[in-house]
Amino acid sequence: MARPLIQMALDSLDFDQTVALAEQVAPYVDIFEIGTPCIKHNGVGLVKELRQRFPDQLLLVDLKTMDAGEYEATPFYAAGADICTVLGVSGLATIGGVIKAARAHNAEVQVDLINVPDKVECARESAKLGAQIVGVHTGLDAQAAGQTPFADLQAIADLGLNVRVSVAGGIKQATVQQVVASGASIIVVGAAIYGAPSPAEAAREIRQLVDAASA
Ligand SMILES: O=C(CO)[C@H](O)[C@H](O)COP(=O)(O)O
Repeated sequence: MARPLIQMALDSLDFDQTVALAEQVAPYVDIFEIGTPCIKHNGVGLVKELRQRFPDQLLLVDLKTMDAGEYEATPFYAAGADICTVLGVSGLATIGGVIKAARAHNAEVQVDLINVPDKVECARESAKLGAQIVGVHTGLDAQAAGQTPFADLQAIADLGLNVRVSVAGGIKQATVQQVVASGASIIVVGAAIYGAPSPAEAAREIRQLVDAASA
């Protein structure tokens, strides 16, 4: 099995804390996600800073774009994003706009299936349009209401589409091997790392678990 990538969600609002957290966990993660509240608060300056400090990690900017896809995503790709996210609920015109911006910068697009009623159809259409990643995602508010991404992950992974499948939504040490077995190729972890007493230790454990599950 190909080694899944670990994506660390940087969900603080504070610029310096975000950079410091990234420094702590960098040895264990493949992708830094600048979370939606964080990018709204800090803007393209943070993309430039992380790009310059972490040439070895991929940089995902979680824009969750809903409209004006090409126009909104272009400055973030220009600042160094490898991947920007666009909402599946935005519709094909907006998704297509972000794909156009990504192509102009030799970069990639993730379509976030959060709150999409027909996730299978959206994943199929996104793959057809040229998105490289679809994200199965139970958001923080839905997690608080008791929801998980596991059943949706299995359904999307089982389609065998020509896209990478990312999973997010409260993934932690106890569930990381389950999502690898379900076919996730990108595993997003936020609170289980940044909320741990030692974020570096938590990230190291997750790296170890993912590597063991995919060996
Ligand atoms: O995109 C997000 C919220 O919309 C989070 O960054 C994502 O859910 C990962 O964080 P956690 O592991 O805490 O769920």
